[in-house]
Amino acid sequence: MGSPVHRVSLGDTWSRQMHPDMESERYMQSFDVERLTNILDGGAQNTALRRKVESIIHSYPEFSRKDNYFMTQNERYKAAMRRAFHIRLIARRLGWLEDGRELGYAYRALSGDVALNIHRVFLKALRSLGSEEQIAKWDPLCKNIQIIATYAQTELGHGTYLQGLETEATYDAATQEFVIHSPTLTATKWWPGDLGRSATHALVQAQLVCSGARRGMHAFIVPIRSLRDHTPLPGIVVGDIGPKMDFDQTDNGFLRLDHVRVPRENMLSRFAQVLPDGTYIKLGTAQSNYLPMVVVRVELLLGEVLPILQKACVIAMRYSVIRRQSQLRPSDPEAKVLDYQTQQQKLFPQLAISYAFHFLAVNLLEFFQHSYTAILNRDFSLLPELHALSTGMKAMMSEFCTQGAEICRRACGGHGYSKLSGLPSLVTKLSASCTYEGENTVLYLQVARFLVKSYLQTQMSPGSTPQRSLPPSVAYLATPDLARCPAQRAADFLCPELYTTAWAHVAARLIKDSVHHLQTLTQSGADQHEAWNQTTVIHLQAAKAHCYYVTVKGFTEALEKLENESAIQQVLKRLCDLHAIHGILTNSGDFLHDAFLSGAQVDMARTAYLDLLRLIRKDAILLTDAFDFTDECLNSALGCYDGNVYERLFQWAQKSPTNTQENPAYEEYIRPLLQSWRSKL
Ligand SMILES: CCCCCCC/C=C/C(=O)SCCNC(=O)CCNC(=O)[C@H](O)C(C)(C)COP(=O)(O)OP(=O)(O)OC[C@H]1O[C@@H](n2cnc3c(N)ncnc32)[C@H](O)[C@@H]1OP(=O)(O)O
Ligand SMILES: Cc1cc2nc3c(=O)[nH]c(=O)nc-3n(C[C@H](O)[C@H](O)[C@H](O)COP(=O)(O)OP(=O)(O)OC[C@H]3O[C@@H](n4cnc5c(N)ncnc54)[C@H](O)[C@@H]3O)c2cc1C
Repeated sequence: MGSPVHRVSLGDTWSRQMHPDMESERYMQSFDVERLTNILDGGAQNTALRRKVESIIHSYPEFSRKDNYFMTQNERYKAAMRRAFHIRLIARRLGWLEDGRELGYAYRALSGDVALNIHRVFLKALRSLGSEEQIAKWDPLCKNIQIIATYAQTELGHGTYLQGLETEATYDAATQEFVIHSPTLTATKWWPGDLGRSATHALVQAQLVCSGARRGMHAFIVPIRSLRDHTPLPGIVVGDIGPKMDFDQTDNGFLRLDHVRVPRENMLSRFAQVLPDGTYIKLGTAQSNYLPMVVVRVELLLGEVLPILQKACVIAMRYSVIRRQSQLRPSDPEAKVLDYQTQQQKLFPQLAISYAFHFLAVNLLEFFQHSYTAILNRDFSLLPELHALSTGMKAMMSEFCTQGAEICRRACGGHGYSKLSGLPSLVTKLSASCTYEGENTVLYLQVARFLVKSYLQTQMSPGSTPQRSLPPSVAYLATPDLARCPAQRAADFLCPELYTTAWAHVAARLIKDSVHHLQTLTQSGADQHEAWNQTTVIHLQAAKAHCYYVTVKGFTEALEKLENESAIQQVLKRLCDLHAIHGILTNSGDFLHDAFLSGAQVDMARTAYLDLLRLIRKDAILLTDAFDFTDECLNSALGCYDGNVYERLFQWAQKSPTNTQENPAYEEYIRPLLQSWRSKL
């Protein structure tokens, strides 16, 4: 079988030869891999366009990431800026639009290793919070990189609690300006990307003070560095926050503002305005200025978070069919480690999640696109559900992807600990996503708040208040529930309706339980806030179960739409089954708690699960191939398409500066140490 040329890359001579252990994995194909790639891409045309963009990107040495693992923070920043610079040159030359597919594919190919990512967040914030005139003014400046902008919200003292932000923007009617000021050390903006060394402008989220009243968080565009020589402007203290766990390519920064004046027009005014005389006009809700976070949370799932887990799966799966260790039977040759059931148990749930989350994120994006225009036009009716879904999915996906990538890393044994495997940096990047754009516990609690309200709505007696129908994602709270799971044998657990109902049951029970705990505490005299805090662990559990239910449901619905693709439908259904059952087994206590499942039924579920591992095994490599990451994009010595793991690992290690530079410790330490013993030898 010929190997698709676009996948064999990196220009190594031995890369033209497929490792036989890899070749055998692709020999028998139970489904059309190319077709599955097309489905993931949203059509064959998109696949073709993506590959064209990738081949352009990979043809320029400026975009190469092959030395990344040997670079210092400074070098990574510079290399990321070089990529950001060249990507814009190419986009201009080839007519790629800022919001077009081509640029999206180019960023995918570069795996986020590019500067000015927060400049793009700024653009999204501008489009969400700016008036049409403000967008018309700042959008082109941004798109043409006449300015470099950042999104400066988080402070040294506050990130989560936005009402607690201390930066002030006080309106001065005499000059029609806002005075932007950091009154305390803890008001210093801290973390914004592209701020430390690059940005010329910042979207500063600050407490608006006008006509003597505090009006909550509003967004202001503040020039911070000279457009002439890039020096900080008067009243600005700005710099880099120092070494981090990863993200060396990004200059996360700090910013202090000392009574910096900006014109009245620099307050983004889609949802609130300050008139020249200082009159405040509210056009939205108290949370309207939080909209950029909703936008970014939704968009980063498909763009940043999920591809990282998918890459980790590709790398670990490919390595696991090359790595041979021990024998399954004494007379056998050494076995591929992927043939061990325990290895499958590590990797296949991560593969299943990679697909489950793909369909979930696509659904969420569609819902977002459907609601966003209405929200911009100040129709907020869909916002509560969108907020709950986007916070829930962001928290769940970043959490599971981080855990999953770490499992993939460890599944590669010692070589998974080498940066050259690509896995450590995938893990550390994902780890950041559990914190940025909202810390995950805090986001789950936002979901819980929505669930409590939705549950209470189902409890209203008919006629007491006009009954509103529940938003679709929580409609299950109002549907009749089975008290017992009807499964009688293992195969029954392969029925999407059975496991979706099981997840709905558990989520609904936990939500009901969390509300009852809350009510019990308030009825026994605790005030509402105390009662909330004393039940948040229970709410968190309920929110997580709800999110799991949403994934399972989304995956089963995606499968239904594949009725004309029977082979693909069959192979994906196994992953869907595995995802649902894996969740049941790892949370079996929740299913056993009210005897919805019996112990015997959990055993049946486990039998079905173990059977699925065996069935998925033969398609495992093909299912990871379908993600269609190029070798350049994976940047992994373990995960290349050809399977030549050992040659590549050996060759890459030779490039380490530690092997090419003089030993810096020899003269000063090693030689004296050795020589001090010489007389005694
Ligand atoms: C290549 C790699 C790229 C990497 C890019 C990384 C870029 C990173 C950028 C950043 O990190 S920017 C900073 C992001 N910061 C955050 O996400 C902060 C998180 N905090 C919040 O979102 C909020 O403060 C909070 C946690 C939601 C709490 O806010 P608040 O205390 O004001 O609200 P509550 O009292 O909890 O809720 C009141 C009410 O408002 C509703 N609500 C809250 N947020 C929103 C929202 N965004 N949209 C709509 N509605 C919202 C909430 O549900 C409550 O509703 P009710 O229950 O009262 O109906
Ligand atoms: C890589 C990276 C990039 C970033 N980029 C940007 C950027 O470009 N712009 C920007 O403005 N910010 C940025 N941030 C900041 C980021 O958005 C915040 O760090 C994040 O929102 C979390 O806020 P925090 O740091 O205040 O955490 P905290 O809220 O202090 O969290 C600490 C702990 O307290 C808990 N906690 C907090 N509040 C509650 C509560 N109400 N109930 C229960 N538990 C609670 C949390 O669960 C957590 O365990 C970035 C951060 C990182 C790591």
